[in-house]
Amino acid sequence: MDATIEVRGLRKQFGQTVAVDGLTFTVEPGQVTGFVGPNGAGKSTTMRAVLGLEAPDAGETLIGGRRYAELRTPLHEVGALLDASALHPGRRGRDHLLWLAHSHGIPRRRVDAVIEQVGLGSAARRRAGGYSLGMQQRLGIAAALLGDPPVLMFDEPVNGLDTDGIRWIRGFLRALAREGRAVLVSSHLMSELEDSADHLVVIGRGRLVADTSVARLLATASGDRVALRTSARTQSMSLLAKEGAKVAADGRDSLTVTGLPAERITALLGAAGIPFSEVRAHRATLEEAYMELTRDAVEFQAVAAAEPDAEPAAAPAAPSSPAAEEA
Ligand SMILES: Nc1ncnc2c1ncn2[C@@H]1O[C@H](COP(=O)(O)OP(=O)(O)OP(=O)(O)O)[C@@H](O)[C@H]1O
Repeated sequence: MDATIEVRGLRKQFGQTVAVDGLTFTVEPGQVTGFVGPNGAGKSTTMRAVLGLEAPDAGETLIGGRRYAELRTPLHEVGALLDASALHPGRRGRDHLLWLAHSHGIPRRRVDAVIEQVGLGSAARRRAGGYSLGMQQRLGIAAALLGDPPVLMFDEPVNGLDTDGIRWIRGFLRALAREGRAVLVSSHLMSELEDSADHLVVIGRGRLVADTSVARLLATASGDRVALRTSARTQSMSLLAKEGAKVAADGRDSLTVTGLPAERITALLGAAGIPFSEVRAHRATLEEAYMELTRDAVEFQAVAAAEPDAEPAAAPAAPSSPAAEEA
């Protein structure tokens, strides 16, 4: 089967709340796709719909071209971690996996293999009630991997984890994608996807805001800005402005130059005998790119207004026109 998730025109309403509003995107194999949006944007509802846990009001969701209900061996076709804390506290981690494996005809040795794979080790023989959040996440990921599925979905897997846990999950997601799997991972914080996502699907209020590769998003956000450090700020500004650049002063000795490549700036300053200590092409962070992307979007403004306590990444607003670029 194709390792893909397709969401096509998905709409889901709960009473007066439109949780997902005509959402369309595809998760491709061999990469980690970050599914980003503020709290309440509709990420979990979309994932639940993919797993057949929510019936769409319109549209459809497909795994490898088929609806979840049509999958003959679901655990072998899609693995998911939606809520890591949904565990029987009295049951040992390994028994939880054994029970799941048994009910799907998966051999016992596979249970021990996934326990090793997620680094749960001896903790797997302890009762889940005593598990830390990180251990719960690892057990949930082990369960998702039991059937060795080509498609994986993780809902906020790093939420509440410490730095080591976050680092481990990032590396783990990348490794799963390298094996050719389609990996969809949601987060309400863009920074959590730094270093792990290859592609991003950004949503706000149940609608698509952007569908873009991380590389393209960063290149766009970085623009052709160059950071320049010089003790001769005024001289540099007038020289570069004369050459057609836009120059903005950031600090006592630092300028941001737009419209001229770094090499040309170096050559011009050198020729004019103007001293400088640094000329560096600006590279935007994912967080900056996200802020820029979501600056004007109505979807984000609406969520921010509705949630005054929303975290910083959720508060800003998104592009004036949803930017669904490239596949
Ligand atoms: N079963 C339900 N009944 C009523 N409203 C619901 C239900 N499930 C979700 N919603 C509402 O739908 C909207 C989208 O929720 P959803 O959980 O999908 O968002 P999310 O992006 O996953 O947010 P979070 O990051 O907080 O998990 C929210 O307004 C939520 O309150």
